[in-house]
Amino acid sequence: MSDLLLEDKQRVYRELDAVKSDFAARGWFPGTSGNLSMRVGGFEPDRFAFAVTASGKDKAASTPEDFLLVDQTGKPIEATGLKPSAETLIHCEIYRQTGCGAIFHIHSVYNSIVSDLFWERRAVPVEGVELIKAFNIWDEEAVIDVPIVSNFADIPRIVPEVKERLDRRIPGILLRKHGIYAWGRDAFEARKHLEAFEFLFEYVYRMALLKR
Ligand SMILES: CSC[C@@H](O)[C@@H](O)C(=O)COP(=O)(O)O
Ligand SMILES: [Zn+2]
Repeated sequence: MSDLLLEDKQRVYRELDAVKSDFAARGWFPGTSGNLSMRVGGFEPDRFAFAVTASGKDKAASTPEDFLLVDQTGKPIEATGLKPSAETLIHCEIYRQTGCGAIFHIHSVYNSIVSDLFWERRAVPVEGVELIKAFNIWDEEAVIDVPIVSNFADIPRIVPEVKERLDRRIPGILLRKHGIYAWGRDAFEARKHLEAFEFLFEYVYRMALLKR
């Protein structure tokens, strides 16, 4: 491993560890769910690598075995006994499609409910709520649709749907009755987007109840 990659790996692991502790404190990783990743530098544009959470870990704990480096196909690029997140292939596809720098996945009650409530239209509509601006969409009374894809147990089957449904304007995609993937150019932006999505999903859920 080059010195440059090693330095970047250490920086990225530190950043991911801080995000992980913060999200765990918010209750965003129930039952070991969720996964995080961040791109590491030093690769050509057509090849890339990223750090991803190891599968099945207690994400509230901080240990030396929380992350590993994988390539653009999701395979480890260093000798390790750790298994990358079971959902690594979804991260690979999102990096390929968007060129983003960080991807965060969490399960919450609100994102799970709205992903099922609006399953028939395959997207959650959000209308005119101020926090849409967190996605760099500045139109007054903007209306957005957050795409929802199937939650197949076989992760490779989800990947083509992510490819087809991903909307470059919207930095997130829902898996039905499962959770959200949110991304950004770096950890700061991915976290900002995720917080905005979770706010908007709670808003949509509560508004749907009020309107019943
Ligand atoms: C423990 S239930 C959640 C998992 O099935 C999965 O959806 C998830 O988010 C975490 O998987 P992981 O392999 O630890 O990254
Ligand atoms: Zn998940």
